[in-house]
Amino acid sequence: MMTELDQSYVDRIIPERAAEANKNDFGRVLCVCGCAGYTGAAYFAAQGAVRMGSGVVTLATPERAWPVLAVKLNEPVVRPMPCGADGMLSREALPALLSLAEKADALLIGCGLGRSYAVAEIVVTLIENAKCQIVLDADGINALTAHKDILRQAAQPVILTPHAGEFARLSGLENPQQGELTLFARKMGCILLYKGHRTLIAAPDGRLYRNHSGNPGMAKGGSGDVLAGMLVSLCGQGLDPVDAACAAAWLHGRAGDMAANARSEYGMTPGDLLHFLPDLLKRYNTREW
Ligand SMILES: NC(=O)C1=CN([C@@H]2O[C@H](COP(=O)(O)OP(=O)(O)OC[C@H]3O[C@@H](n4cnc5c(N)ncnc54)[C@H](O)[C@@H]3O)[C@@H](O)[C@H]2O)[C@@H](O)CC1
Ligand SMILES: Nc1ncnc2c1ncn2[C@@H]1O[C@H](COP(=O)(O)OP(=O)(O)O)[C@@H](O)[C@H]1O
Repeated sequence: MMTELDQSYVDRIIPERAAEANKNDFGRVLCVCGCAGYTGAAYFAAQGAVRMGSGVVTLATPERAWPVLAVKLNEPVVRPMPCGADGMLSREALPALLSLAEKADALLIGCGLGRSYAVAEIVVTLIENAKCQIVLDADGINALTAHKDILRQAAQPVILTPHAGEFARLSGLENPQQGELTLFARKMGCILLYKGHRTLIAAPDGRLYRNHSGNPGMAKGGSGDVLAGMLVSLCGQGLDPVDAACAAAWLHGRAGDMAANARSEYGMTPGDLLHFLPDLLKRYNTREW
């Protein structure tokens, strides 16, 4: 059965922030993202998590990307990781990544990681070992093309956020029908957030959701990275993963609609999603300050 996502659905999911709360109440998320060529993707993901309300965001990124990202990002903790001559994470990064993942409440892997054998080994090893909720995006998904059975070994259902190209690469399915998405989620024991004009979310138990916010102004490189950061943030704050996927998809699209109304579909940027998200989230203030 299909559930249509709207504002009232999401309003029921987003919790009040307790007045006496401290940063530990809002989750520590780890983003394993970026490489020498893709610093923007790591920036958007980490800032998406910050703007969605995480207590502490850590970005682990190859040391070649680190000088750029350490300057671009103020709120996240930015950790340099061993990298190869290709500017991507190398196998030597694994011990540090596993140790950081142990302390995380939720883990995002993939935005701008690039593609290599070492990256694939790192993605697989993190999925095998991490105990917390995992969100897999972009090159994190690409890394599983030859290893997708590993999804069944994760401690909890992994959330995958492919666009059509990434899903086709992973599953071999072009233009999948709704039933095929549900079947994939069930067979692989994962939560699928299939991005597009009307993003669909398929849960392993057969539930299916359709998002109605968002517009073609968001069809620009970087928009998906913001979504991945928002989603891992909600997971780290303790939301049920299917609820987190539904809420992130709708809020991300709605922030995009606010950006389009203010700045045009043509001229708006993924950075504008980060800019308008706080205005949208004002509705979850429970008090006047
Ligand atoms: N500023 C940055 O650093 C950015 C880095 N990015 C990173 O770049 C890497 C490559 O990602 P891309 O998505 O660009 O490229 P991909 O390597 O996923 O390839 C895109 C190809 O997939 C196919 N495709 C089919 N349907 C598609 C759809 N709905 N959307 C997009 N492509 C579709 C097309 O043939 C297209 O050529 C990822 O790691 C990503 O995170 C992007 O997020 C863009 C911004
Ligand atoms: N025409 C559209 N209508 C609604 N949402 C869109 C549209 N085009 C793109 N989006 C949204 O923008 C995001 C694009 O993500 P993605 O394809 O991963 O791009 P990237 O990885 O380059 O950031 C997705 O969340 C998608 O749902």
